[in-house]
Amino acid sequence: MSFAPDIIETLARARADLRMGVPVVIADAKAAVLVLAAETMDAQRLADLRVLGGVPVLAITARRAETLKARAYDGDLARIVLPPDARLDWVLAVADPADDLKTPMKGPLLSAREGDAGMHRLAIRLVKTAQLLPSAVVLDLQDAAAFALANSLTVVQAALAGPVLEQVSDLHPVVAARLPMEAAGAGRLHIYRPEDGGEEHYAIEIGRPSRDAPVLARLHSACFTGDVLGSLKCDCGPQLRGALAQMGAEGEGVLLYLNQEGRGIGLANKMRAYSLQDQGFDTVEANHRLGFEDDERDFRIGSTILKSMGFSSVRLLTNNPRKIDMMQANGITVTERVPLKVGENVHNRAYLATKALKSGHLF
Ligand SMILES: Nc1nc2c(ncn2[C@@H]2O[C@H](COP(=O)(O)OP(=O)(O)OP(=O)(O)O)[C@@H](O)[C@H]2O)c(=O)[nH]1
Ligand SMILES: [Zn+2]
Repeated sequence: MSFAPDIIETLARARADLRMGVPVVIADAKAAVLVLAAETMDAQRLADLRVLGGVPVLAITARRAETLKARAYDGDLARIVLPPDARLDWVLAVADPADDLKTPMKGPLLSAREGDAGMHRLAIRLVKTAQLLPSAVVLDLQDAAAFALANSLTVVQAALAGPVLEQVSDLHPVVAARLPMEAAGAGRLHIYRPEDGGEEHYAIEIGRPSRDAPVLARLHSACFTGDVLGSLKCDCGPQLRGALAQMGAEGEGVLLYLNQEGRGIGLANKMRAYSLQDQGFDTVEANHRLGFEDDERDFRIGSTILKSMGFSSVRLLTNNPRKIDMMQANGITVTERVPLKVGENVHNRAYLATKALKSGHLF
């Protein structure tokens, strides 16, 4: 019997710690590192880190390194050595592209080449899943177990964490209740809760679709600005309402509302991307400058929910071929793509054109 958290629970704790600016330890049998999210680190913790000695590095993604013209010897990431006199603003300026244009020269940035970057990769993965900027300050630790105990720090075992961070979390149905909506009187809202402590996702079932025939389905990723505020910068609001209206008109369908705001980077990072778009970058370039891929969403969540509801084939309302590929690869047959072209306006025309050009959207 053990009341100790397992690896999934430990990772959830570690994410919460990093969001609060508390360091965590990543360890394996031979080595260990202390990790702080660059975004939430404060000057005191940086000063404390210096007292520990050693050479801290700032782990950034290859995407961010490319913008900064820093060498990424580790392939998908770079370990930038913190200069001895670097202050907190230096760390934030490397991590956050907000002032790249105002103060373009951060360098010269020296990238570490020796040693293994496995724990740095895990650190970036963790801060990404905590929806922070993908950048972490990492320092090699001696006597990590004693250090973690003395400072009450969460310790993540690298060998266990790696595979868990690649998987899609199990999702459990929590509750479902009747929900009449403007688009359809016969609505039902199902709540799904992931086992990894992440965001809940929702399924809106309209009518009583047969589980034996392809169901009209939409995977809708959360867009607070578009869905709730009626933002004109994207097409999400009209797509959400358009999809529900079509399901209402056909009398049945299922809309998954996946809490993957900002193509999986979170609302704060999406607003950072918007601010870069105001500096002239397009939606894809903005993600890259922040250190993210074009699209960080995991649509396996969608296929998992559909399967747990008993569906195996869909007529998918989408313009995004990646969604179709990901459904097919994860056991959901897409019998038809149903286009969903609504809501174009003068403010989102360039955004939609970029999606067609760079993300392969079919308009
Ligand atoms: N990072 C980022 N996310 C954005 C931006 N504009 C909109 N989004 C997000 O993009 C997602 C759009 O979701 P969807 O409409 O499901 O996806 P899609 O890839 O456009 O595919 P379809 O609508 O099915 O054709 C939402 O999570 C929005 O919050 C942006 O400029 N940057
Ligand atoms: Zn949107």
